Amino acid sequence: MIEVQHYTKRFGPITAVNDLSFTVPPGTIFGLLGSNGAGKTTTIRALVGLTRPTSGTVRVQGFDVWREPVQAKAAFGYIPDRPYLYGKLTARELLRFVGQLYRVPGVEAEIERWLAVFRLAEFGNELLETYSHGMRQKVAIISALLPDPPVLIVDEPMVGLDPHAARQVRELFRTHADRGRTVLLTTHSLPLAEAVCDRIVVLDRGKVLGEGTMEELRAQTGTAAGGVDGDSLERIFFRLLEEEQAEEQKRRELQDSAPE
Ligand SMILES: Nc1ncnc2c1ncn2[C@@H]1O[C@H](COP(=O)(O)OP(=O)(O)OP(=O)(O)O)[C@@H](O)[C@H]1O
Repeated sequence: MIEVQHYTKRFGPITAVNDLSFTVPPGTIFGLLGSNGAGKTTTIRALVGLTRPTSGTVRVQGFDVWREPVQAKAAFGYIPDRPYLYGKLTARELLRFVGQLYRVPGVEAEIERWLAVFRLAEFGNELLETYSHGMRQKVAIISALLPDPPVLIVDEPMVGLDPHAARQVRELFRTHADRGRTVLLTTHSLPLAEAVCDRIVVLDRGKVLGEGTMEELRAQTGTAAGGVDGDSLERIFFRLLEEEQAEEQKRRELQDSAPE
């Protein structure tokens, strides 16, 4: 379970996220979408305790990430978009280290199972600094999943993965959620979000433009009728952005016409 309530983050004059609220119940895959600079990574960084909210609260499994960081951090796995891995360790050494930190039962067998899933078993004793970007991404994914966390938080999961691994990761997220766990991901891939997410929030410049299931977003944007892109998430996404731009234009005109 993830609960974000009135989360706002400012960097000096820039409001990166403005009054964001959403809840992700267990069993759900939740997608955080938005253009560049929309505030997705800032939200993820708050969820994993890397940045302090200017105001509002962020809870994971009921624990406030800033007030109860140890309990909150024990409850989630995090896959960053650019994972940092200790280059002087082998994949097996790193995964053993993670397994011991989280006291994973039967850790050796679990590590071998995961390495086999991602076709990394034969490279498991090589130093991570020799791994390709995609191989490192796979090790980061295994590190997050090894403790079988109740909550999985993922920033741009598919970058650098080959098509086979990308499909596997999609299926892993689905399985994880279907086992009653919570998955939150950000992505620029609208087809991916449409294929895997149960609920979606669309952000733009720190503001929420829309939130809900695909059905709810279709209803909100009136995009259920056919057309070239049909009722795809791409169509919904651009409709939300167009509506926001029209609103902003109206606000500017009102401001300009207001008496001094
Ligand atoms: N440490 C920081 N200092 C100042 N401004 C920041 C900082 N981190 C983020 N921002 C600003 O906050 C806004 C949101 O950035 P964020 O990285 O959350 O966007 P994003 O949705 O993840 O974008 P992208 O899709 O490009 O990764 C941007 O205007 C960015 O410049």
